[in-house]
Amino acid sequence: MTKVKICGITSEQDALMAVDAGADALGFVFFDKSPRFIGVEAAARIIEKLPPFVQVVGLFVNEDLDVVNSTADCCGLDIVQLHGEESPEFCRLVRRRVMKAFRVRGPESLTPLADYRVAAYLLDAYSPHAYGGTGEVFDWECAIAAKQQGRVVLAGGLTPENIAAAVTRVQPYGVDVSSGVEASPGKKDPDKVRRFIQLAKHPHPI
Ligand SMILES: O=C(O)c1ccccc1N[C@@H]1O[C@H](COP(=O)(O)O)[C@@H](O)[C@H]1O
Repeated sequence: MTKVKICGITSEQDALMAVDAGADALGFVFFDKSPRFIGVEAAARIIEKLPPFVQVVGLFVNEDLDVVNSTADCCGLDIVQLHGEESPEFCRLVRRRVMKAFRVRGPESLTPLADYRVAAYLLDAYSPHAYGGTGEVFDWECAIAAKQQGRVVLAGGLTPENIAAAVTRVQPYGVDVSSGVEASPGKKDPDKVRRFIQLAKHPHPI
C-alpha cells in the first residue's frame, strides 16, 4: 500500500487530523522562505504530541549541515528531506535517513540520481520560481523511469482529484502532498486530507 506524507504541518490540530486520517508521515518545513515555514520550537511542541508509528520528516533547502543535524536532534526527526542543491556528500553526513528531492524538467533531470545513496528519491516538478510546494505537476513517465534506480516518492501538484490516477500509473513507494490539501497556505483542509489519503491507499474502489 502506498505510503502517504502530508507536508507543511504548522499546527497540532492539523497534525492530529492528518494522523487520524491515516497519514504515514508528517512534514515540517524548516525553510524560512516557505509560506509553510515552522520554527524549531513550534515544531518540537507539535511533534511531542504525536502518537507512535508516525514518521516525522523535516524539510530543508540548502541549509547548513550543523543546523540540519541539530534540528533533527532537537525535534526528534525520523527522516530529513533535502529539497535544494545538496550534494551526495552532504546527504551522507546527515545523521538521519534522507529523502533527496529532485525537481524534474525532463528525463535528463534523472541523471544525478545514481550518485545519491539515500533512502528514497522524492520527485517534484521543476519551477523557476520556488524550490517546491508550487502545486505544479511533472511528466509522470519520468517517475516511472526513476523507479529503476530506487524507491520513488512522487510529489508535485498532487490533489484528491489526481491522486488515484497518479498511484495507479506510477505505483510509487510513497506520495507527498502540500498545497493540494490546503484550505490556505499553511492550513490544511480536513476533507481534502481525508479524501487524498483514502484514494492514495485505495485507488480502485472495491
Ligand atoms: O511546501 C513548501 O512550502 C516547500 C517549500 C520548499 C521546498 C519544498 C516544499 N514542499 C514540498 O514540495 C513538494 C510539492 O508540493 P505540492 O504538493 O506541489 O504543493 C512536496 O514534496 C512538498 O513536501
